[in-house]
Amino acid sequence: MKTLGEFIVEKQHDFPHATGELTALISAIKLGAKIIHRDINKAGLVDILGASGVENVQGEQQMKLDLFANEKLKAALKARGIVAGIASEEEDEIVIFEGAENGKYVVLMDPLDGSSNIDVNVSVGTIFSIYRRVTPPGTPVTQADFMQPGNKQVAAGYVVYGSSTMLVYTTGCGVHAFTYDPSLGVFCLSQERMTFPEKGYTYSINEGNYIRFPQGVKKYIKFCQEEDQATHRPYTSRYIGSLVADFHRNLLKGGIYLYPSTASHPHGKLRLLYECNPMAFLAEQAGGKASDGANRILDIQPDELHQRCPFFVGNNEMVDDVERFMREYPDAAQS
Ligand SMILES: O=P(O)(O)OC[C@H]1O[C@](O)(COP(=O)(O)O)[C@@H](O)[C@@H]1O
Ligand SMILES: [Mg+2]
Ligand SMILES: [Mg+2]
Repeated sequence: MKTLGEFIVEKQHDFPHATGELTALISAIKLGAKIIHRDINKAGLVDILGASGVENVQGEQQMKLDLFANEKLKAALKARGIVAGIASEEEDEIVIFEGAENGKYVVLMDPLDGSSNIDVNVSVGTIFSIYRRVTPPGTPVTQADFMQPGNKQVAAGYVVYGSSTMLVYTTGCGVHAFTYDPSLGVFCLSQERMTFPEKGYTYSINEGNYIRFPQGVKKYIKFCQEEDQATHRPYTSRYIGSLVADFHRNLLKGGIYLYPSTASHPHGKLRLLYECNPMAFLAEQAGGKASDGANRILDIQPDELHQRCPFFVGNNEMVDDVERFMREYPDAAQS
């Protein structure tokens, strides 16, 4: 079995920057993932379940594991000295790493994705997105280093803590998956150059929000549910409630994940910078597509650190279908 470290060195041409830097970046994520994996597997025994009693900047209840994962990943990334600062779902503002002003990279992360599943032992994840800073090394990073469009990412990936713990990443040269072997303490290559299957027949959406979906999304859901053997419809509905887990299944088996605007989230629930952009980078590298219903996610110029956007990601053809329905059935102008 080839370890993650061996793979990165072997593929050193894959990273437009120094291989040692990518190795250090991904190794920091790997270290954080190992710690989170260890404690998730003892969740019933160590005090990391339940709500922390604190809300994040978006008014969402922070789970203890959200905060635990955030601290562990922050420490791992800071220790290497090549990350000058981070942005996180669990941090109101950017975090400048004192003493790492010479770091060339910034990392944006959702330390624990799928928070509603933490206490019920269902798969959760970690999502990360890596950029080269735009301000000169030797100075503290600024907000500008983080407000880059997704098409400027140099690497992105996720860890899914499921029946096994897997790290999946891209540097723009394909999507590669590594499975954690706790007995050896290493991540070993399990799939190289992953791609979506040619066709997808699964749709992932919280249909409980149906009543307030945009008209085009309602029409697409009905399209998925129609009987048509030639196109393998009705499709299968699968929704885990963890973006990372739903995305990972769709990447392996084909499908689309949808989080449109809803009554409680008029701009969508997912955050552009540390959920949509990294997953969109992976999706495109795996031959898929990611859109806000009309625009390519990776081309959206961010204007707020925690901004949300509608998110449709998966097989090209399925995202094309949603975009077609959104064009054909535009919502009545908001009164
Ligand atoms: O419970 P809902 O509204 O369907 O939302 C589920 C979605 O929200 C998320 O949990 C948002 O991520 P966080 O858990 O990191 O806030 C996604 O992982 C998941 O797909
Ligand atoms: Mg999330
Ligand atoms: Mg989260």
